[in-house]
Amino acid sequence: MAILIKPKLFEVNFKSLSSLFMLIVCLVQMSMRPGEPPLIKGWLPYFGQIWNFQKAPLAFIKTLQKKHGDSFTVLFGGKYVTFILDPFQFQLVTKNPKQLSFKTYKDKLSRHIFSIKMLSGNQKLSHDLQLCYQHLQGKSLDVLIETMAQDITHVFESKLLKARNWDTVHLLTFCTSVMFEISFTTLHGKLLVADREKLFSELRDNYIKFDEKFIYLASGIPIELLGDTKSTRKKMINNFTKENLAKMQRQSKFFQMRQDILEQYYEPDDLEIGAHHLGVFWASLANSIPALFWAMYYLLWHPEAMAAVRDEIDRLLQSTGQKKESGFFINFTREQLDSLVYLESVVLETLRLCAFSSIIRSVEEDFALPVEYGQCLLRKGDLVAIFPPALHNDPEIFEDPQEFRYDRFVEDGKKKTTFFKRGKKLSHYIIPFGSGTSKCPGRYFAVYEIKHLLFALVTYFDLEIIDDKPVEQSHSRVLFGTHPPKSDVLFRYKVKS
Ligand code: HEM
Repeated sequence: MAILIKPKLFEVNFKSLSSLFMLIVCLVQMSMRPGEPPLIKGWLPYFGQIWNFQKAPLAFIKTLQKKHGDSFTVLFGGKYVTFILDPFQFQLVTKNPKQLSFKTYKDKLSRHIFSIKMLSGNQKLSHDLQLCYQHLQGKSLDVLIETMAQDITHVFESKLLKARNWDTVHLLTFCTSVMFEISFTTLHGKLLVADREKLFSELRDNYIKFDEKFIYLASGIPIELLGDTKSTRKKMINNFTKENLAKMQRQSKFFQMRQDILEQYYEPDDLEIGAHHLGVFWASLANSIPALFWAMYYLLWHPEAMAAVRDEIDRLLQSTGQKKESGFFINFTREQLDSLVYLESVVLETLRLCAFSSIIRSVEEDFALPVEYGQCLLRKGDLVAIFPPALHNDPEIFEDPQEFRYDRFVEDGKKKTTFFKRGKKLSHYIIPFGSGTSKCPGRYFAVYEIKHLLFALVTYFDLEIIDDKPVEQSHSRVLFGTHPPKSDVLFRYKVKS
């Protein structure tokens, strides 16, 4: 699958380039048939509108929406993608899995990005692995959250609480380091080796290198063209060999169950087991790290938001008879954390502004999507996409959508859950975690982790931003995740006296 491609990655000589160009022109001259949504190809064969989209994704989609309405098809790097932007039609995309398949799309990505081959054509393995997601919910989630609280305590006590004087660091680097250690340890287990710190920092560096190339892999570019990405991926997969897993203690039930299932399908020393673990390892960090960054960034930029969050935390601590001075470990239940409505609103508002993952399905057969004005004909082999940022930035739903408003999801002191479009209540007004079969199984874990970390950071530390220039979002993740910042930003922290 090829969606996002940057020109500098191609090194082709002129002769072959012109023949390739002619071939592509012939291949991609698709035109609209009656009943199909408007088709926007642009003047550039094959690549179509990809660079216009990448330059300013939201503005690009909004312009097309204004001109063509809520459904239209765009050519992106050899693929025709039909956007469905009316939130009342989202269910049509997610509730027809036979015709609009997530599995076909996901299996292709898994093969290309993580080198997982067995998923294609193996319904049973996919089904069995899905069963493991039960351990990211309900009672198992309680256990995970408890483990996470211990891991947060460990990281704070052993590292961060040593900052009695101002410590100046880069915010993204800081969030990456904290989130990496906590997520890895909670989900995959504690590393039982003498050189734990060294191993951690190697794994983190490899993750960062791999993550930087993720979008190219997701775009279908062969890994061989991406420098040393293949060897980085191999090193990471090797972290999950049976021998290395034996060095990890207290693995989560979620991880253990996946390992047990994978061992039923593969020989114990098959490296593809590690490739599966790499997939989840990447998924557990790739969105959470930028989400924590932006939540912290917005709190630091908006003193009124910081004050509101600190105030409700103080009130919770007082009502439960806990004092900040009485050691790091502050006890709160899941319900108490949930009762912090401003904290939750900050997290939702952050995701509303920064989450750019799309909900994508592959069209398995020619299919007529019954939309409000009649039918929207979809062609076999194309892709269909819901683009959450269009919903999240709709001024009819969210007033001044480009602004960060820390209390946007609070009403009368409670969580606000009613948002309207065309006078009708929306069942889905914020969808950073996808929808239907592709909905993120780690969403509860992710939100608790971010909230817990923000709670600990704002409670124990004085925090100040140093760079006073606003940071923009990088579009390097468009369609595939939460946008990271274009550049890192300096901030300083010290333990409250
Ligand atoms: C703010 C944090 C997060 C966001 C915004 C997020 C968002 C998403 C989205 C949009 C998808 C669907 C992708 C698609 O349609 O192709 C997804 C899938 C997934 N996420 Fe998350 N995620 C987050 C954190 C996590 C965490 C912490 C975990 C692990 C515990 C996790 C595990 C997964 C897995 C395993 C999948 C693939 C599910 C499948 O298709 O089988 N995510 N996530």
